[in-house]
Amino acid sequence: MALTHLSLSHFRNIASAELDLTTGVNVFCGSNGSGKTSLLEAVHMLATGRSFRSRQHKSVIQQGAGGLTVFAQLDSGYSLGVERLSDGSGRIRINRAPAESSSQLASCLPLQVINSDSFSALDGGPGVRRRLLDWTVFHVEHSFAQAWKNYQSALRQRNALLRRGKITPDLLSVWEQRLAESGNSVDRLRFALFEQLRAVMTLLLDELPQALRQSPLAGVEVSYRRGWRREQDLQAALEESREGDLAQGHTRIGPHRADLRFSVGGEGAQSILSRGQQKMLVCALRTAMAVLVCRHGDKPVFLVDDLPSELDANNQELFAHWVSRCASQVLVTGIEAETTSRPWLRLPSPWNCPRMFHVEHGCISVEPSSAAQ
Ligand SMILES: Nc1ncnc2c1ncn2[C@@H]1O[C@H](COP(=O)(O)OP(=O)(O)OP(=O)(O)O)[C@@H](O)[C@H]1O
Repeated sequence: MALTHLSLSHFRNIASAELDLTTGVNVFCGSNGSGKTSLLEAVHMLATGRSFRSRQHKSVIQQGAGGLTVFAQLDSGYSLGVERLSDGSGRIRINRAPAESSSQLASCLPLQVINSDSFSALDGGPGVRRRLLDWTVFHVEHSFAQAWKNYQSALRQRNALLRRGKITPDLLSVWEQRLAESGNSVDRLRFALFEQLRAVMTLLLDELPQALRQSPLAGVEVSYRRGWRREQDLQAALEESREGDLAQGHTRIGPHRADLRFSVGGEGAQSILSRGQQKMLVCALRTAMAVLVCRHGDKPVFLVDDLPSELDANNQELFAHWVSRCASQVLVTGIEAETTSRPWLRLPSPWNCPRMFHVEHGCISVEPSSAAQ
């Protein structure tokens, strides 16, 4: 799926923009503070209903404006629209009809983001990595969304009982049975996907340039922790943890505590790898996620904020090569047009003819030389 047309209004410093995008690479260049990241943030809002920089919609609305809108036409025939008003209200529309939830947006527009926050996949909490794994399972296994919903509902019920205190074991065990049933489904789907993810990451890391193949990056191990002891049945584990859960007032084990771990020789990868090596690991993870989604038919769109930062020319080219195999479209930002477009130029068509946009004080214009492509 690719965006063919994008309209923004009152999105941070972008008062208004109407952009025709190309399948393949769209490069947005401009000086610091010109509005490049804001443009990617707007596309992210279109795919998720929220910003990747702020939980507060208000801070994203242009100062002095009453609300923002983002609208896109996709090559799949879908149109998506998000409106956020400064009073906190908002609307999401798919094909101009109101959407029930933001997860409907995600189904229409699978999106991968690589930006400075992406490092949190290595140094952030388990929730960050869990969400990455779940994004992939959600797009690949359509039964996952319901299994996860059932699990969360049973979890809420058990937690409410735990907080109430005086409850009979019989009552708890009813919810534990439901929790275990849905939790086992969530875990099964996640684990099957994880195994595929690890296999694709291994293939990608085998393509690293010689210098990196001799680095700790080549020895990264990825493991999955399901959220309770491996050899134990989930229902038995819940029963066993009852006493402590009652004391704490919440369920301390289960798939809501799952994690992915990236390690080198038993140490966390973030404490061994250089910053550039970490970025390549994150790029391999994001690419592997996209490859799995792509195998099921939907090629994701990649948003890449400042690709050249932290990566040398070889690694930028390798990443561009990875992306060209699993993405429908890339929106990439950088300060300089030449360095930002260079990694794509040796790829086959359409990747080798990026559409170039110039961003200045919130105004986005297509460079005359690429307008006709
Ligand atoms: N709500 C808002 N209303 C108006 N302007 C805003 C708002 N929020 C942020 N800005 C401004 O919008 C500008 C665009 O920021 P953005 O992060 O998109 O720039 P950028 O081109 O990605 O810069 P850099 O190269 O430094 O990362 C900044 O000058 C910022 O101060």
